[in-house]
Amino acid sequence: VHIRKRKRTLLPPGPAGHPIVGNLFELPHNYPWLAYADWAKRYGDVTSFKVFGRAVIIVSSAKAATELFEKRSTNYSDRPRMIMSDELMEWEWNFIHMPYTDRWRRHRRLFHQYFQPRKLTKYYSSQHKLTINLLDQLSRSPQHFVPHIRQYVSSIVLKAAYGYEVQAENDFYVNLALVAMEPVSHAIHENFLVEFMPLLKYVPDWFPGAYFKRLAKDGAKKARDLRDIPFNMVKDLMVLGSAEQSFVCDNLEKLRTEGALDAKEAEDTVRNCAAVIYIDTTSALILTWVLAMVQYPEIQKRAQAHIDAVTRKIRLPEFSDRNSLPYIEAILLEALRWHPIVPLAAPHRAIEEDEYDGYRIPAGATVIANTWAILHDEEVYPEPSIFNPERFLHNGTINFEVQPDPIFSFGYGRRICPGRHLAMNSAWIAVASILATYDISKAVDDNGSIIEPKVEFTDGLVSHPKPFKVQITPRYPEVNKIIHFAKMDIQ
Ligand code: HEM
Repeated sequence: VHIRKRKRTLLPPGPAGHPIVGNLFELPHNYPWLAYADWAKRYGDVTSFKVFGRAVIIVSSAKAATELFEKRSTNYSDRPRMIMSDELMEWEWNFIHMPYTDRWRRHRRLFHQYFQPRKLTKYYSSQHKLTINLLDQLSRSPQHFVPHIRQYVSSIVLKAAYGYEVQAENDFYVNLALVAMEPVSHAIHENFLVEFMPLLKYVPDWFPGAYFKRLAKDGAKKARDLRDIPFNMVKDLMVLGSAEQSFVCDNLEKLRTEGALDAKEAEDTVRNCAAVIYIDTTSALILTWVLAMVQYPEIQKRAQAHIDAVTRKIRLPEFSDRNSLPYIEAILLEALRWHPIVPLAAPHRAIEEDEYDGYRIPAGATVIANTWAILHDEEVYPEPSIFNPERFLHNGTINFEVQPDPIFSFGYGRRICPGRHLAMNSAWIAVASILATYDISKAVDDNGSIIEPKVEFTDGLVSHPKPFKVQITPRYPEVNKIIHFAKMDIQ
């Protein structure tokens, strides 16, 4: 009883710290999910550290994540207030960052109305059209597969959010999102000292060491541009009567006809949600899949055989084929697990003090799930570093009884990614169509030697494969004809 009582007053175990600064010097600056996974091996699946008295809890097992984020979701759906991203970079308009309030609920509800599974069929035709464009670009300049895939994903979300059709590579609106995401991703991922010593935010910009303030100022401007410029474009087009149907246009139209108690607030909610749709994580998933295909050619061949059995090599795959292709589903699930592209999920916050496994989780503690560690737990997913879609297939159908759904790649509890269905649809049609038409293989250099692509990923909130080279070649002579006819069909 005595030991239990003592344990209950203790934080979960973690590295020993120092007086006042706590674990400031132990904090990992690179690939923190790997360092935290090591801590989990040493201290247990729920670990903690403290910096200047603030507790951070790291959750590294599916069991603890389910218990805290899902079963006790009322207590763990809040977000910590982050000085860099929310205050100095002014990202508080983005509901990913919002605390667990009615304002967050209003945003999430509006978003959900448009992006829940049964509403997604309305995006099928533009996803299909943009996939054909992607295949066409891959035939012209396969070496530029990274910008082509990025453009594909951005085009889908820009069309859905603003009705905007991306014109060419290096599109102004696509770049708005790319440049805005860079500093905020850096801000959330880095352990900036100002997060633990909030008074530092009052340091003037020119002060030595106040680099974070200059970074924040620049980030705030980019975030405002991302939020306002495309939204104002749609409003201008609506005045001219030439706006295309989209999330923004539909909702502003609805506001105009139905009104709202607080029209300004309602319009801001539409504007804010639209800018969130913009976020480009799906391209990281598709690129992770490309890297897996080049590493595992036999899996690629098997996937192609499954597709050919359905399309008979005379047409491209369609969304209606999806249920007949569990192998492709398993490949995408395995890509989500093999390298979760948000390896440390966005931080949650404990609203009230709680207890887990006899340890204390203080009110206000930041609680971060180490998704990478959870999806690489070898007890749950044997040989976790091997890309093996078969782990989710039993008797030819998807089955999570032996190895669970890697859904944690999309986050936890009430804050789980509400864009996941759109993301999976966009990834599915692209992946199935590329498999139907192209072989992805190792590139060769000028001397004819094979270039071995390395399985390496970037550090950051969103982690994608480091630049790698591949060869993308048509699988059979009629491929160009199939793409050509598909293009004619949609014109
Ligand atoms: C493969 C692609 C994607 C992955 C892996 C992904 C992953 C995530 C993760 C890990 C979170 C944090 C969840 C948490 O706090 O526990 C999140 C939140 C979110 N995602 Fe995604 N996401 C993807 C695509 C998208 C897309 C395409 C959209 C928009 C259309 C989107 C919109 C959001 C929003 C709005 C949130 C904030 C939810 C909230 O705080 O309530 N995501 N996502």
